[in-house]
Amino acid sequence: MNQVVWSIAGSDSGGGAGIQADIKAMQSFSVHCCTVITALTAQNSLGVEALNPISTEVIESQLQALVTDMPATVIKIGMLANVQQIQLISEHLKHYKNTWEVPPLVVYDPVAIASSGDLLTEEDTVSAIKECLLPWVDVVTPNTHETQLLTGVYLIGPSAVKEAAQKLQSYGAKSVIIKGGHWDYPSGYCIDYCLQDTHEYWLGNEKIQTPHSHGTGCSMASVIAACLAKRYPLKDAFILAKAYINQGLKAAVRYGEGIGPVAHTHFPVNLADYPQVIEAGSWLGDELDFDHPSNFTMAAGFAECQSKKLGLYAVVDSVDWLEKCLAEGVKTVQLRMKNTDDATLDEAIASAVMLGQKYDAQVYINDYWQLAIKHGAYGVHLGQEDLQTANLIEIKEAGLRLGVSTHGFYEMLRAHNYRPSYMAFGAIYPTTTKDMTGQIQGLEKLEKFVPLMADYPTVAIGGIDVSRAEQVANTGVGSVAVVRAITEAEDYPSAIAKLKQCVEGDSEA
Ligand SMILES: Cc1ncc(COP(=O)(O)OP(=O)(O)O)c(N)n1
Ligand SMILES: Cc1nc(C(=O)O)sc1CCOP(=O)(O)O
Ligand SMILES: [Mg+2]
Repeated sequence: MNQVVWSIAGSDSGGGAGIQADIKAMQSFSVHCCTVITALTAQNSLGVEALNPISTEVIESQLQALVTDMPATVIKIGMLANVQQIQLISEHLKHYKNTWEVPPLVVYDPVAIASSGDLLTEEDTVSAIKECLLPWVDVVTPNTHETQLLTGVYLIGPSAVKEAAQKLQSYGAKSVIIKGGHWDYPSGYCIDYCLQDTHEYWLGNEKIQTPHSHGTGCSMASVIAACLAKRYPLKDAFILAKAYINQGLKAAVRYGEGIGPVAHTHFPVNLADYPQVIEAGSWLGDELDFDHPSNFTMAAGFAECQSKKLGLYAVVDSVDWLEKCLAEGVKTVQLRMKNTDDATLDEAIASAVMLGQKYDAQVYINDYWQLAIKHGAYGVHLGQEDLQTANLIEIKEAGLRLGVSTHGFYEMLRAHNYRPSYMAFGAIYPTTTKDMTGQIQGLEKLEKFVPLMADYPTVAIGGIDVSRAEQVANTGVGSVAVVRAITEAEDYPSAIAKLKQCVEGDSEA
């Protein structure tokens, strides 16, 4: 089903912000944008000359036309020009949320001040936004001025940003993204903050030096709305929105005498446009006063894999299966044993390492990095949570390769901070081997991950079998990791031969 997003916003006669920006940004992400126009502004690149609110009757009629025929997956709200409009939209959101079979998600970009400095809404709207609208909002995306206007918190540093976000949550917004485009802290950087339920994170990149930034707020919220409509998690939507804006700022040009609009381009494909996921221990993390855990062991730049393409990658739960795969010529294998006692693990990992040497293959150990170091394994494979607890300095100093699991754009960029030996993307398809609910990526996203991480050996995992291996390999991914496609095959040597053929082009199959 094609996704529909409604944009409830004002028209910018200059074509750079408002409804005009929203349509273009959503189009770049292949999402259809329906519009409900709240105001006709007369503006150009020099400023806002007039603000003409649309009557609530006309707004209502636009909503009515859409509701019967093109219901929204996500509703993106921008300029609401007066208290009556805020009340009307709030009533409708309440109704949609309570009555639609699939309630829409609501993204609200509180348009209060244009980049020209003009006030775009009547002053008595602030309390109506807080009392009536925010309780129906899933994601609110204020800039620093709007945050200060809505919360009264003056954003003098990271702790004030957090305090303001909590205040916005206390008014009812589920998630808060505070955009730091107008906040020169640290100097020369653009740092954004997200409070998602109780989980918080920061994204940052060097500020792109251009005066032509008109429409960045509307466009960013529209990309978030488009990505949520495609059922991307908010973290990934936020990453993609920042990358899209960075790309657009680099390509922005002027059309009048004043500030030009951010350019509307396409899905961001250049890693240089993507923000950094800010981690404790990084320079930006220190600038933002992140706490270091007492046993902090962050490391980056791990030993290289023997080749850029790891080929067929067997992930198995016993030494017996490991040897069977090696004997059939699989060169990349992982011992993934769960719920096993220490003595058995120690013995199994020692045997797995010896088998790797015997068959001249690369054996990775899942989870148990200390035993992998002890027995001199070729590498370890860690999940995102393990990055916080494993001693990465010890792994790096022992010369072991590090493979890292990622599930989406956010985790991919987080893993990139560590410069691992390879990057795994999952779960590509649903799988019964492990609960991957809400983390299925599909081929469309895999096709985006692979070129972005082109400097790494790449691995696809999750639900891949002989019938799917070829289309997965066609994305350019260098390796396909499988569990059941081998261990549950009726004839595993034949399954291995076919998988190797798809992934490595091995002509023996
Ligand atoms: C090649 C490869 N990719 C991903 C995983 C998953 O690892 P992780 O996230 O650590 O989860 P568990 O495997 O420990 O359940 C993997 N093992 N191998
Ligand atoms: C172990 C594992 N990790 C995944 C991830 O996405 O990180 S998916 C997965 C299970 C892969 O098993 P199968 O090939 O049987 O579907
Ligand atoms: Mg693991």
